[in-house]
Amino acid sequence: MIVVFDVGNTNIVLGVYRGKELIDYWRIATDKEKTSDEYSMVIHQFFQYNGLDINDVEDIIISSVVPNIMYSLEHASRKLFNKEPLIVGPGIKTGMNIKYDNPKQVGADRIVNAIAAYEKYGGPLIIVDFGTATTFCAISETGEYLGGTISPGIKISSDALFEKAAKLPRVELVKPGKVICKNTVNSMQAGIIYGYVGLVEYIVNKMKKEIRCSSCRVIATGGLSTLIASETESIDIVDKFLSLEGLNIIYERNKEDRIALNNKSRV
Ligand SMILES: Nc1ncnc2c1ncn2[C@@H]1O[C@H](COP(=O)(O)OP(=O)(O)O)[C@@H](O)[C@H]1O
Ligand SMILES: CC(C)(COP(=O)(O)O)[C@@H](O)C(=O)NCCC(=O)O
Ligand SMILES: [K+]
Repeated sequence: MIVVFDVGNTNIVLGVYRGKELIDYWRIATDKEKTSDEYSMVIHQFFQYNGLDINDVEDIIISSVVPNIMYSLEHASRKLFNKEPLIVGPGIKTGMNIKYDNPKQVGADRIVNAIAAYEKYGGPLIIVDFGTATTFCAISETGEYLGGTISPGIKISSDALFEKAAKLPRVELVKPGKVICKNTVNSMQAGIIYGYVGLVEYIVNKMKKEIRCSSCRVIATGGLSTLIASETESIDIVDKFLSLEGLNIIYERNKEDRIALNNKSRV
């Protein structure tokens, strides 16, 4: 069994793989205040609750865009599984050529998504991740990571309206069905959701022109992907498990090195 962790700014998604099969997954709030003991306890509970044995875990891989949570999480993982986790970052084999000015700057989550999407759907393609931020990434026909865009996420945009405008409430992210709205809540919902649909369509079209591929596939992922995908033809596929699959693929690509390293340290 392999345990994969996708650490985002809002949630940590934790998956358990046996070979290529995702056996179980859980979502925990990303909490910088949590100690390694608290993380250990939560993870241990998930295992117990689902009848999984901690001792069956062969290895752990983590991708994170939240550096200051890593101390607690790595420590938790060492204590719980008695193993040093593999961290997605410089020095590990991803098999993807990163065409960013500074490849180390790209969020690990974007690379992990790109690897899974390219493996599953082939290139060229565009990935839209509706997380805390919304990222768009373009992948070439030969599987190069070409770059993309970062926009404020849907939830944080909506929260900013509530926090910065005295008369605006916090609203639930549901579609009001029209844009000529007769009350504050619906007006905000329409502005956020339909405004966001416009953002997605514009960036997808512009990206397709830049990669000169009008028919390339657009894959959406992340917590809020279905909300937008159901409202636009710019998104072809919603794939919720892209990041977990990407982590499992990266693990496979580094497995032999890991086993060799572990054997060496045992001698
Ligand atoms: N299963 C879900 N259903 C609806 N909303 C979700 C779900 N999971 C996450 N969200 C919401 O989507 C947003 C982004 O979450 P997520 O994709 O987990 O972000 P990140 O990867 O940045 O941690 C958050 O506002 C979260 O509350
Ligand atoms: C853009 C992000 C904040 C998205 O994170 P998320 O919404 O998944 O929490 C993350 O990928 C990140 O911190 N990236 C580093 C900058 C870059 O990708 O260029
Ligand atoms: K993410």
